[in-house]
Amino acid sequence: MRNESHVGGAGSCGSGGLPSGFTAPRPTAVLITLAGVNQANSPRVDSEVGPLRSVLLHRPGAELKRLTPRNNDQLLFDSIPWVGRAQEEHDAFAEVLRGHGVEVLLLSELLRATLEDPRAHAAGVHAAVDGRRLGGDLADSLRSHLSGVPAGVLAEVLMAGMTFEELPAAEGTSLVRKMNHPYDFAVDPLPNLLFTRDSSAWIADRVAISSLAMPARNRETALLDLVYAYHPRFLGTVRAYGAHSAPIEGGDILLLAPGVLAVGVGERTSAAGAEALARSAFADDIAHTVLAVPIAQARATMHLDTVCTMVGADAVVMYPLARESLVAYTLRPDEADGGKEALRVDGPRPFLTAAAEAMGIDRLRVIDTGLDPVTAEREQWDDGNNTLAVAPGVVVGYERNIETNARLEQAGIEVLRIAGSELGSGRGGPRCMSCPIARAPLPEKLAFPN
Ligand SMILES: NC(=O)NCCC[C@H](N)C(=O)O
Repeated sequence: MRNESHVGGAGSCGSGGLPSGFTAPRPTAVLITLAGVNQANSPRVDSEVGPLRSVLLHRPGAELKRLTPRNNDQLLFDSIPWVGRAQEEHDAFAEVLRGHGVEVLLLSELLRATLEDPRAHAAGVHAAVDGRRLGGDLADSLRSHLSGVPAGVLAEVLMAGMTFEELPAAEGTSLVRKMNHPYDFAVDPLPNLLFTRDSSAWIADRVAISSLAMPARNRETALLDLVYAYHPRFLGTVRAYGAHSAPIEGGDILLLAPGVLAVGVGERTSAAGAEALARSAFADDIAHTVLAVPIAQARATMHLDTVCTMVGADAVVMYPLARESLVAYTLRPDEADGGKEALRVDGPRPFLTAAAEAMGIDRLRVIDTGLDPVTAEREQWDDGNNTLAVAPGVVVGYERNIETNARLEQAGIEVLRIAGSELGSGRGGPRCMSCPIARAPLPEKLAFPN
């Protein structure tokens, strides 16, 4: 059970459907004060669209230069990005956010600062060296080498990996060294760090470190673990999801309203992951309802946020084909059980119905992108549905999705367009590339801007 108590009353979405005794989380009146940190930016996220205050991004770096036509599929990129241009596109993305009053935290900078702490440095070395791949001798010698490098160098190794050729020269012979090609990876690079959405997610005042499904992304969580454990900015951060290991990825988690989560179940997040997240969120009193939403197990729909994102407090943009077909299982704590250990599972029902009921609103509006099927499919692939809200009714989207953006604007949504020709080669849009850390509460009136 959760130890901390929240200040505040019921959530702004009304109390329809709330199990008795549940107090929907509201931003606490008492905020932790840290040197240099604006109180309004204290970590807390209760919705998808509350005014964005602080966000974690990762400016793509040397890890993208590791991609080749031989390894890009395995490393989950659809082509080989032009790294300099990807950085320019990313800088422009960060500038758009800053221009809207958002504090942008860069993962590489947080990681470097984190590794200045000797405990984090030691844990970082441990995370970099895979004894099963390198064998005892090589692993020992790499460990001892990395233990002596400065924080910035270790951070680079953790992000960009290391080839056998780049390993420090060593005495004696190593079969492993001899039998690997010099350009093989002794430490795998993490090009998907770019998609900070997936590796961790804030739910209320807790952070859930994901359990990433794909081997190419597995080690990302170790980096986030270090930052949240040792960076002074995050001292005292409490975890959601704890030590669970069933796959769950942030791109599958939508905070539909305070206390209401939708969790996509498909290629990445498993049913076991959704169930474990629900149990843990109920026990921590950070959610009262979790909607488990089956999505097609395909690359185009790897996460729920590839087909649906929120653009207003009661509005989503959704891939037209998903509109009629998405369903949801509704998970709630089983009150009959007298505690929060047992779950009640209802459904499946149409997603839009189940979501509106859980949110306590009459209906969840879908922006009708009304596209012809071919355009819809093309723009969904190019992350047209993957928007990042900086405030209700104001979203960041890729400029290339001309028709989806036009429809959003016709519906009264402001679209802040960014270029993504290179960033998109990893198959992710503005929401995938951002992990909100602080959002202001939703305005009391859930006005749809139209
Ligand atoms: N939430 C998202 O949809 N994230 C995009 C992740 C793309 C990355 N290349 C991946 O396959 O995991």
